[in-house]
Amino acid sequence: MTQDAVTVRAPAKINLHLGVGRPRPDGLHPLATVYQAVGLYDDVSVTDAATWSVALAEPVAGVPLDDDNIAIRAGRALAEHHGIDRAAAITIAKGIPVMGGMAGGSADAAATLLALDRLWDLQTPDDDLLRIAGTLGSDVPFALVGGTALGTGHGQLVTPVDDASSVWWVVVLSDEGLSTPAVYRHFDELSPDAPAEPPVPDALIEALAGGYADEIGDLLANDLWPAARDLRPDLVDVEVALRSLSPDGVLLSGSGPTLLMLHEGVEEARAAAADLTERGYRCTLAPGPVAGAHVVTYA
Ligand SMILES: C[C@@](CO)(OP(=O)(O)O)[C@H](O)COP(=O)(O)OP(=O)(O)OC[C@H]1O[C@@H](n2ccc(N)nc2=O)[C@H](O)[C@@H]1O
Ligand SMILES: Nc1ncnc2c1ncn2[C@@H]1O[C@H](COP(=O)(O)OP(=O)(O)O)[C@@H](O)[C@H]1O
Repeated sequence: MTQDAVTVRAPAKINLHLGVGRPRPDGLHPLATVYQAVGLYDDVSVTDAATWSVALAEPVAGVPLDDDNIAIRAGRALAEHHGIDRAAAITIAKGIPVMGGMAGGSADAAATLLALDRLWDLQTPDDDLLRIAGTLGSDVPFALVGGTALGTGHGQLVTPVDDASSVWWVVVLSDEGLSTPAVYRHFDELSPDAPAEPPVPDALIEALAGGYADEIGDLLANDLWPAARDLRPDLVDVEVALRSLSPDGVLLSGSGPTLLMLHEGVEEARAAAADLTERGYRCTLAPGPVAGAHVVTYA
C-alpha cells in the first residue's frame, strides 16, 4: 500500500554495561555493551520530495539541517541500496537530548530507514536494514531492535537478551553536550592496557533474565566514565548528588554527559527526580526497556 506520509518513533538508548577495548586498526573501539532502549523518543516523519531536506518540528540547538544530518545520510543509503533515484522531506521532532550519550542521531537514522522503507513500499529484509544501519553508526542497528540487547563488534552487532526487569530511570540532563570521539580519545590516554576484546558481562545478563533490579543496579558499569569525568569535572557533583539518594544504580549514559539513576518503581523515581529538581538539576523520567523504532502513523 502506498502512503503520502509516514511517521516513525525511535527510542533513546543507554548502556547498562559499556566495556571498551583498545582501538582496532580502523580506529574504532571493540565493545561488549548491554544496550537498553528507554522511553525518550524522536519522531521522524517523511514525505516524497524532489530533493533531500531535513527540518525540525521545533528548534533545537546542535542538530545540523543539511546533508550532515544522519537522517539524510540514512535516506540516501537506503535509496542507494535499492538503486532508486528518489528523495524525501524529513521532519524530526526531537525528544532525545542532543550530544547526550543517548544516541538521538542514531534513533533518527533508524527511524528514517524504517519510515522510507514503508513510504516507498520497499519491503527491505530486516537483515539488510540492520546492515545498512551499521554503516551509518555503531548505535543505529540497536535503535531498530530496541528492548535490551548485547552489542559487540564496534557496537553494531546486536543480539537481543532476555530482560524480565521493568525499571524507571531518572535522567539528569546537561546543558552542554559531550563529543563521543573526544571521550574515546581520552579513554585511550587513560587506558593504554585496555583488552583487545572486552569481556561479555555474564553476571549482568543473568540478573536481567531474572529481572532483579537491585542486582542490575549493582552491576551497572561504564568504562568511559573516568574519561568523561576528566573532560567534564562538573559531572562529579551530579554523581555525588545522585549517590546521596541511592549509592547503587548510578550510571553515565554512553559517552555522557547525561547521568542516570535506576529505580524499580515509578513513585520512588518521581520522588528522587523531585528532590534533584529542587536542588537545581534538570531531570526527566524514562521507563526501560521499551520497543525499538516503530511506525506510529500512516497518512
Ligand atoms: C559511546 C556510544 C555507546 O553506545 O554511544 P553514545 O554515547 O555516542 O550515544 C557509542 O559507542 C557511539 O556510537 P555512535 O555515536 O553511533 O558512534 P559512531 O557514529 O559509530 O562513531 C562516532 C565516533 O565515535 C568513536 N567510536 C565509536 C564507536 C566505537 N566502537 N569506537 C569509537 O571509537 C569514533 O571516534 C567514531 O568516529
Ligand atoms: N538527526 C540528528 N540529531 C542529533 N544530532 C545529529 C543528527 N544528525 C547529526 N547529528 C550530529 O551528531 C552528533 C551526535 O549527536 P547525538 O546522536 O545527539 O549524540 P550522542 O552521540 O552523544 O548520542 C552531534 O554532533 C550532532 O551535531
